[in-house]
Amino acid sequence: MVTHADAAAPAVVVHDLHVRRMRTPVLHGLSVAVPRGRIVGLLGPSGSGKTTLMRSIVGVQVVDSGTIEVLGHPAGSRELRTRVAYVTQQASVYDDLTVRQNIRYFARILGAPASDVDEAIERTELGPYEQRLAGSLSGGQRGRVSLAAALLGRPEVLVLDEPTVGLDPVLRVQLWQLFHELAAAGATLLVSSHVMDEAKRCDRLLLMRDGELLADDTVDGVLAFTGTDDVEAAFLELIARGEPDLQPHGRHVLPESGTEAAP
Ligand SMILES: Nc1ncnc2c1ncn2[C@@H]1O[C@H](COP(=O)(O)OP(=O)(O)OP(=O)(O)O)[C@@H](O)[C@H]1O
Repeated sequence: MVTHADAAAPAVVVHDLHVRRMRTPVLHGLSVAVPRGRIVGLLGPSGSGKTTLMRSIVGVQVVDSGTIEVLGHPAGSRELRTRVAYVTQQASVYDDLTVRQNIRYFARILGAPASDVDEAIERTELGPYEQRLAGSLSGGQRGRVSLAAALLGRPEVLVLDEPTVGLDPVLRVQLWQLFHELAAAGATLLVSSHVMDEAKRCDRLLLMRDGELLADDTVDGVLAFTGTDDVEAAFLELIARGEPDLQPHGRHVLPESGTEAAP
């Protein structure tokens, strides 16, 4: 049995999670394990529950039942404050501060070293805008300021909700390169998108629909299982097959070695 101290233990383990939003059930007994040091793509149509799952993992969502452990601690615990970063779809920046002032402010709150500020600005390609007021930036640029703030203190788990929305193709590729660098350095990234095309950039995929997982596998595994050659077709195939053809709990799951899916 793996222990929490084991580097091979999953970064996130969600077990039988039930969440309602405004009394409507959104997640219905969802279980999943997110392996460490990987980029896991959370894909599904709008309203499928991706943000709700991410909010649960970072500990800001009221849940009805189930357990969520992150780096061996209950989601939202004090121990995780600087170890887990969350970037929401709405950029969390101060419009009346410059880009650099925003990042410096968040660095002070986190107790991150000043060198992290330069590095975060550089890694998110914000150098040309660092003296601009955040309020004067485009949506995509503001989103990158949020991402830069999330990199401060080198969190072990990054939960990124649609981080590439509104970015041109060049920046999108650069951001994915950054995600891969972070993962290569040991960080775990859970990245949501409803652009199926981004799936191929992920080490693993979680395909969600109506609050349930349709698949939890590598990209190649999902394609092989469905006999398709792109993730959008695979997604449609999984829906078409319906629950009886899928593996236990109506989903296709291929655990990675050392990253057993939660029971
Ligand atoms: N603040 C809220 N209050 C009530 N219901 C909500 C709230 N936010 C989301 N929901 C509902 O919860 C369900 C799941 O929404 P969620 O935002 O988790 O989906 P999503 O997959 O992230 O969608 P998107 O890709 O559009 O961001 C939807 O039915 C949505 O209407």
